[in-house]
Amino acid sequence: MDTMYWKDNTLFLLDQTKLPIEVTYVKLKTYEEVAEAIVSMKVRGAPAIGAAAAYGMVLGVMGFRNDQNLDNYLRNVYETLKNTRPTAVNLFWALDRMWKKYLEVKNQNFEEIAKALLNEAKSIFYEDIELNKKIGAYGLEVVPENASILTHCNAGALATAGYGTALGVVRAAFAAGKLKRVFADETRPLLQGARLTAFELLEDGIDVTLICDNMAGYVMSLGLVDLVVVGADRVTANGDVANKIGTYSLAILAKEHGIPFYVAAPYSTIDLNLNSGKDIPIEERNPDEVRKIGDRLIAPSKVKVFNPAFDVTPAKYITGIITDRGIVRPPYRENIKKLFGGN
Ligand SMILES: CSC[C@H]1O[C@H](OP(=O)(O)O)[C@H](O)[C@@H]1O
Repeated sequence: MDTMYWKDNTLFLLDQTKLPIEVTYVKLKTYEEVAEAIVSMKVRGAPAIGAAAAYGMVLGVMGFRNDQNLDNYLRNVYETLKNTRPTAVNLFWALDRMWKKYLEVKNQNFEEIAKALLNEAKSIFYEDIELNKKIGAYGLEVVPENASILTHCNAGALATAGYGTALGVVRAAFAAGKLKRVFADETRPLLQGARLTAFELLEDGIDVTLICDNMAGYVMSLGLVDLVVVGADRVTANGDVANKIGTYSLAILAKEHGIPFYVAAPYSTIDLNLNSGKDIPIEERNPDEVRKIGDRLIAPSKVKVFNPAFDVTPAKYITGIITDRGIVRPPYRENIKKLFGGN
């Protein structure tokens, strides 16, 4: 199923907060609705929120009224979408690409501007699928025969325009007959692993075993994991990686057990403007996401909560970064610059 699709000047978005119980699409016709969908995580995953925001810019243009200044109006649309979530750089990469396209065509007539932005949003969406397939192909190199792969959160088709990054490597390994099984961390508090990764892999007929996050170390100690592959929300110039909360702990555990730890990410997740992981803004979300599961309270309603949605894994714990341009290995600063310096 598609994470999203465009039809009749409407963005149809798979509502991921309803998965795996319900497969339903919401119809979005305004940029404000797209912004709300990103904040509430109806759509989530770095490349997916970038693509959704790109379509949000198109809906913004389509909502323009002649009594306004288009530049100012569209800048407000851009800022509204930009301010939805702070960590995944793909959001800003996609919005900047849409703004650049707007500057290129702004002197054309309104219909041509809208058409050019729609084409750019579609390019961002469909390019991401191709990037993920390249990631999968490169990732095959690090997957041993009969591999058991552990992953965290959801870096699959549901986090992207399709195919997935970490799950792109899983899909490529499955297609090549190299995959034995996947262990999927449930990924508290919003359970992207339990709700989304388990769902996605079962849909594809891939052997997936769900574990609680706190079981990963024990599973590794039993010798059941050959490698760990996770996604990313931002990779900085020195190879530090922001990803779903719990990734850092997983990287430490993998190091302790001598298990290769790979990050899978497209070029649109590489942020050369940030020197290291210390510079990455970490989103803190609603405390009730921790106090509750769904609508059910599982802690005292007045208990204090700290709810960072991401953490940063230092480059020294990362065996390699699997990208659409190849596998980046240490020394990261030098090798990331070599592959991505020209963007
Ligand atoms: C392919 S990037 C997926 C990335 O995004 C997830 O975060 P969220 O579900 O909060 O958007 C998680 O960090 C995944 O690894």
